[in-house]
Amino acid sequence: MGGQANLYSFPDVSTLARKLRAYVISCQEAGITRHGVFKVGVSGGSLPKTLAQALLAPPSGGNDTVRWDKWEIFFADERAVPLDDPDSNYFQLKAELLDKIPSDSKPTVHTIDPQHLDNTETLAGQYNEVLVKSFAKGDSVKLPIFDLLLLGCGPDGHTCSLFPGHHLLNEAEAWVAPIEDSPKPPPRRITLTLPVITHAVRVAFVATGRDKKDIITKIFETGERLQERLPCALVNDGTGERCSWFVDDAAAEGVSCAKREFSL
Ligand SMILES: O=C(O)[C@H](O)[C@@H](O)[C@H](O)[C@H](O)COP(=O)(O)O
Repeated sequence: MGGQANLYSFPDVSTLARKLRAYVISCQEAGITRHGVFKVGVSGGSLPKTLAQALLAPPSGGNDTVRWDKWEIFFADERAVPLDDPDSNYFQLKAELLDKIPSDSKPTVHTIDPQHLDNTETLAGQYNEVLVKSFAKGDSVKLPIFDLLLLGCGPDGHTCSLFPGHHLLNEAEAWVAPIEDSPKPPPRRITLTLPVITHAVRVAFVATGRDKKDIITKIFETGERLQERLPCALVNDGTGERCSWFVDDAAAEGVSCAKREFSL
């Protein structure tokens, strides 16, 4: 894989949000040029809030418009709960971001099918079908190609619902997999698999705050990262320079060498 993941560190979350906006818009433009739409996958946790801060800000002119009507939003992972449950990643994204987008320019949002909540395998199979319909369009494709995946990083190095050392990290066939024993509650979820994540055109991690410092240090500075099969480190290695980390200085405090200047 070419190059190393980019680590961009900013003094505060509002600066991070401005730069993240510029990055997402450049991915949006590339996606629209490529196939007329922007196909993006998002995770849960604190990400929807930071994304809202980035994307709901008024455009600063020039090429700074979020073209929501061209967006197709998928969930990089989702919890097996009803869509109106505060634990649902869709619910969080809706409350933070989707409900605040002007109604004349709404994105298309692909949720899980809440009819299958009692069976995570069926739930994952249904979401797999959603991806096949959108990404394969009658052709057989080995893997979907997201224009951008926006992901979080857990304090143990998990991303999406892929956890360190978990057998799901070996999944090589399915695009979407069920998990019943997520160490982060709630335990029942579905998640994109590692090959799908590393096949995306771009992957961006967003991680802020002091409680991310130790794991980010481990991912970028020490050899322990791969022995422990840290999902975030596996994504870095599988994507190289297609992967960018947007972190604040508090989270990047322990990293001395890998940081880059953000420019677009
Ligand atoms: O549904 C989930 O739980 C997430 O998708 C998960 O992978 C999250 O992104 C990380 O745990 C980071 O969460 P924070 O940003 O809240 O630390």
